[in-house]
Amino acid sequence: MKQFIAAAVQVDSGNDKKENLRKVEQFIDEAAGRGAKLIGLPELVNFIGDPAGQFANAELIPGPTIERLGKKARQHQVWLHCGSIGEIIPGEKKLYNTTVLLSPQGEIAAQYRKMHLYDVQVTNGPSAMESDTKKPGNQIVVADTDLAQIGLSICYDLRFPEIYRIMALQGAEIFLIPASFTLFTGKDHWEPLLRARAIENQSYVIAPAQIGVKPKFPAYGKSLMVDPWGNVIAKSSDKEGVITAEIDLDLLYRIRQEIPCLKNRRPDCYHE
Ligand SMILES: O=C(O)CCC(=O)C(=O)O
Repeated sequence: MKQFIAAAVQVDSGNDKKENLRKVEQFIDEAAGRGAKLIGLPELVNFIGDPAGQFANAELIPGPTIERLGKKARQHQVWLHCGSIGEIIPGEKKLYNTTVLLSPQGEIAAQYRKMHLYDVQVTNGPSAMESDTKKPGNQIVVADTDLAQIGLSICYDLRFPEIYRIMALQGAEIFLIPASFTLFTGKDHWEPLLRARAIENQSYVIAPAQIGVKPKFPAYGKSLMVDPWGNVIAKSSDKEGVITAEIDLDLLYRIRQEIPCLKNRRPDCYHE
């Protein structure tokens, strides 16, 4: 489809999984009611809490959260991108931070495990060691859907332009970037990074975000949708809710034709 409506859901997920899913389902209903054919949810959508809670609430994929969201995808006949959830693998000591794309039939169309884990120490800002509880994924994923080619990534991945360029070269037209981005870094980096990934790859960016105070840091929110020219086409307020905007693949291919930077690359000169 060349033009369609997409939506990003912004929520304040906490340590009550039932309540998190209840809210998210309500926002999926709202987004579908506004005509969205592709709906994105934020990172760690079904649970955010301490490490013991992360393990207790982690799930197999497919598992209860994905099955429940699959019913919503089917009910509304939409592509539903489930943000991310903690994925448990029997016998493994650490979890994956995994995102799942569900088809309008409610089936798993693609899944991606966060590749870059948030291990940072920022002066006067966040200190995080995601690798204490998580293992990194190692697979780049572009999902082929009847709406568009969709490249998957999660939060801190946003700082690594390499994977977005590779996804664009593999055909990605939209990047889905669910996040729980910290307020301290987000206020200066979130929007410029999202716009940069859109401009340099001439792709749409849909970035559904967590809002609210999390165990380790406040989340920045400001869920964003950016077009391939780098214009912000939808932006959340500081509250939970839904934003929508039109995705126009004709615009994308016009921009790629007029400024053919994906074709004008010089990989023969790029050596580290
Ligand atoms: O890159 C950042 O500054 C924030 C990333 C983050 O919060 C995360 O990956 O969980």
